[in-house]
Amino acid sequence: MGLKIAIQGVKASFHEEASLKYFGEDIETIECDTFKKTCELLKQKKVDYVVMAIENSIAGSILPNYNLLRDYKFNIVGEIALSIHQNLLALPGVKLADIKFIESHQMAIRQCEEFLQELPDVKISESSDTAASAAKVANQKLTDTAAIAGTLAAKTYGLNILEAKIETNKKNSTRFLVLSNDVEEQENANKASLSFQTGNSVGSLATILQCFADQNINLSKIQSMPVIGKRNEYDFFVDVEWKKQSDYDAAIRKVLKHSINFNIMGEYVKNDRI
Ligand SMILES: O=C(O)C(=O)C[C@]1(C(=O)O)C=C[C@@H](O)C=C1
Repeated sequence: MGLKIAIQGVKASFHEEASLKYFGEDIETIECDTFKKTCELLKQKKVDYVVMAIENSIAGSILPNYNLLRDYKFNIVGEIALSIHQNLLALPGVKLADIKFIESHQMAIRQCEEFLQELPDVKISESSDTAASAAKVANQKLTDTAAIAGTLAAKTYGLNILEAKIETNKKNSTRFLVLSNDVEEQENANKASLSFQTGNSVGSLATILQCFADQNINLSKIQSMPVIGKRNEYDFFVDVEWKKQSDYDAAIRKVLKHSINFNIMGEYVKNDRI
């Protein structure tokens, strides 16, 4: 058996799909029911990596995961972009009219809001992940419940696809991070995830962003999270991409002068092809 990868969710979840896409078939996925548990396993060195969803193109950032990145201080060694198609899954023979309950992961539910609005009488509930919902429908033989999940979950748990591709936008994708205890030097790294704080004064964030622009560094994402207990203060998480390493090095030197608690969370190879 190859590398051990901790995922939030069970087999046939999108986290497993993302892990297989990045590491290949020879991995052992360790199922966890929370993201925090995946981090604990990595901290205790019981797994080699965590694969963690961070943002979906419809539902947006998974904000609590930014707090986990801040608290555990793992190294981001890679990223995975996965195309996500959601389906309404039910036991063979069950029809849409039989469905009184639908359950899935909260991010999956948010990705299918337009479809679900057409079913006002159905009770929607959140579960730990898409594949776990599919497994529950199958194992408990629920004839009044459907799960929102991927086609791998349908196949794995023997469910029928009642409605395919029910996500609000067909170009739906989720970005996952690969986390490690160790820094993995990557010669051809062309992307980094950084975090910092700024003073709460005129132009403090703009000054930092200008350092990136001046060095021809592309900012592909910015996310702010409140600093707990400090009103009006924020941690900024940014992803930056570069063509010339020397441009990136120069930008970092400048940003260091203007920021507080600056941290390089990881430098890795951009991998955003879905
Ligand atoms: O429920 C799953 O299958 C997961 O892997 C979780 C998750 C998420 O955390 O966003 C992963 C990708 C999809 O965006 C929906 C759900």
